[in-house]
Formats: sequence, structure tokens, C-alpha cells
Amino acid sequence: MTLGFGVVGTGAIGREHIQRITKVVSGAEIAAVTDVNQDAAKKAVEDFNLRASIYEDDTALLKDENVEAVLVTSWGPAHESTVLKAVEAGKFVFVEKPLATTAEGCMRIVEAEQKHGKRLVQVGFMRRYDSGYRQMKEAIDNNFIGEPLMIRCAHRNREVGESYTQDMAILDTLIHEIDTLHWLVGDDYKSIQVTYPKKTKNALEHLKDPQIVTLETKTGIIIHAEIFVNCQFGYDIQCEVIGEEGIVKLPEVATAQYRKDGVLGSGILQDWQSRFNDAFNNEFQDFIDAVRREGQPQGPSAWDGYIAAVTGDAGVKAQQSGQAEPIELPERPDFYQQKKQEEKV
Ligand SMILES: NC(=O)c1ccc[n+]([C@@H]2O[C@H](COP(=O)([O-])OP(=O)(O)OC[C@H]3O[C@@H](n4cnc5c(N)ncnc54)[C@H](O)[C@@H]3O)[C@@H](O)[C@H]2O)c1
Ligand SMILES: O[C@H]1[C@H](O)[C@@H](O)[C@H](O)[C@@H](O)[C@H]1O
Repeated sequence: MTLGFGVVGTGAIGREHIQRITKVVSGAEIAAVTDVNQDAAKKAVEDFNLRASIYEDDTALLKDENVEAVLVTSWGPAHESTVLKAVEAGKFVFVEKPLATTAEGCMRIVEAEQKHGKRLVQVGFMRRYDSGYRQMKEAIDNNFIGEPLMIRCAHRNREVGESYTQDMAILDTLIHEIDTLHWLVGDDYKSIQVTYPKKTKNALEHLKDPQIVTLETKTGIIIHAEIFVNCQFGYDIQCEVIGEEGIVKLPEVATAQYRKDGVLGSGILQDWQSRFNDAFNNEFQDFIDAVRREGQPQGPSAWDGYIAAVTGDAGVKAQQSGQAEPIELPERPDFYQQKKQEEKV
């Protein structure tokens, strides 16, 4: 069976995922599309030569029997409503981050999914599918470095535009570390604090950049994460876990090495699309295979989306207060502990 996707939001990443589903991964096709900008939906159908119906909104798209899974790539504030409608209709959902823009919204999805009785939703935290992070997780799970004690990481973007606001450093950028790191070490967060070093002259006036985030986990691991979104030199993701008996570090992405003008060097990737292209491909293949074979997704769950939202809210509060803000999460429901397998991804 080929899995029919209905795409809600045919903007930048929606188009990338359409390309991925039709040209790169196997087992799925685009059955339908919609966008509040109908021209964007029509253009996607034309540009990718899709045999897909175009609907005026998500409600109409969800009625299409050929739509078995919904790909939610609209703007963040629109995600919750589409995901809830899709869960209500019993369709699988792949939703780009954020699951919803509020913790309450994420909880509404968690509750709806539990009411449905089996997992339908996967959140697009693609770093869990990056081969470097997966190797790190394997080393940590196999106790290769002993108990993790500290994590140092950096999330650097070359530059950001006018529309990038202060809270986005947490909710749009750090959100990836928030998801990846608790998965990596199998721990929950306890608190978050944000401090501001000297500001770069390359940041627009409204933005403090860089920012240093300190997260503490329940078992006492301290994480130092640098968010630097106008670093100028490229897209740079670093992560190092320091354990009792060794260190495991995210490998640099291999790019050609050159010798020129007395320099031995290699290029730095410039954007997240190229840095995580393989991870995006892997996450889609896994989603498609899991729902076709097991009848439910196995990747980052609605509960992971909820953890990210609660931690993100505390992070935004910490940006304003300068204090360590507590991160209060209820117990993970049994529903989201069903399979140890899920934790591996
Ligand atoms: N995983 C990642 O690294 C990653 C990277 C980029 C973007 N994202 C996420 O993907 C989402 C989309 O980002 P983007 O850069 O493609 O944005 P975009 O603005 O390029 O595209 C969004 C599209 O959704 C449409 N849209 C908005 N509300 C809608 C609704 N209610 N119904 C139907 N269509 C609607 C818009 O018209 C637009 O075409 C965001 O949530 C963003 O955070 C994730
Ligand atoms: O800071 C950016 C991140 O590095 C990317 O991975 C995307 O998530 C993008 O939306 C963010 O603005």
C-alpha cells in the first residue's frame, strides 16, 4: 500500500517535504494539498507534477479518502487546529515543529491522541535521525562513556532577518536541542536559565545575540547551549557529552578538504537544509515504514512535542527573568511508554 499524504501548507518546508516524498523516499505519494494561499497550493501541484487534489482548507482535505496521513507544514500557530482535526478523523499526522505554540495546545493533542487509543502523531524533530547524533546515542546507551555529567553544545545560524524575535532563540532555534538532548541522555529537564554575553554588532537592534542557555536535568547533568544566530560563517551545530569515563562528540559533516594559499581546510555548510538533509530523508522513510508496517509512527511523539513546549515556555520566562526557571512536567503517561523501541529513534 502506498501511503497517501495530504499536505497542509505548501510554503518552504512543505515544498521540500513534497519533493522528498515524491522523489527521494519510497512508499508514499501526495494525494492532496491545501494552503491559505491557494496560488501556493496550485504552484506546488504544477511544479512537482503532482496528481493531487487541491482543497480550500484542511477540513475539506481531511474528508478525502485518499488522504491517510496529513503533513502539517503551515505556520506554527495553525498546527494545533489541523492536528486535532486529523486525530479526530483518525488520520496519521506528521507535523513540523512546533506541535502547537502553547503547552496547553500540546496537551490537548496528547489527550485527543490517547482518547483515540493509539499513536497517530509524529513531530518533525529530525535531529534524532541524524547519523552523528545516533552514533552518540548508541555510545551513551552502551555505557561507552559512563554516566553523562555535562553537555556542551552550540547552535549557530549564519544570520537571521528582521522577523526573528528574541523568543525565537528558544522556541524556534533551541527547540531542536531541547528535543534532542533529553532523548540523547534519557533524562528529563529540571530548570533553564539564560544569560547574555557581549552582543555581536551583526545582530539587529531588537535581538540579543548570542545567548547562553543552561539547562539542568533531573539527575543533575548540566547543559551549556550557545545560541548564536548571526555567527556569519555558516550553519554550525556542535554537541559534546562529557561522561565519567570518556567524551562523545557530534562528528563534523564531511565536506571536501582543500589545500590552497597555505591553508588546509574544508567548507562549512551554510544552511539547515543541507546540514540535515539526510536526517529529514530518514525521518520520512521511518514515518512511512512505521505507519505502513506497524500501524503507528515510532518517532518523536506528541508527548515529546509537549516536553518541548513546556521547556520552551520556561526558557522564554528565563530570558526575561535572568533566573533559573523550573521546568515542571507531569509524569509521562503509560501511553507514551508503550514501546522501548520508540525511545531509540
Ligand atoms: N524541522 C526544521 O528544522 C524546520 C525548518 C523550517 C521550518 N520548520 C517549521 O515548518 C513550519 C513551516 O515553515 P516554513 O518555513 O515552510 O514557512 P512558510 O511561511 O514558508 O510556509 C508556510 C505555509 O503555510 C501556509 N499556511 C499558513 N497557515 C495555514 C493554514 N491554516 N492552512 C493552510 N496553509 C497555511 C502559508 O500560506 C505558507 O504557504 C513552521 O512551523 C516552522 O517552524 C521546521
Ligand atoms: O534557527 C533555525 C534552525 O537552525 C533551523 O534548524 C530551523 O529549525 C529554523 O526554523 C530555525 O530558525
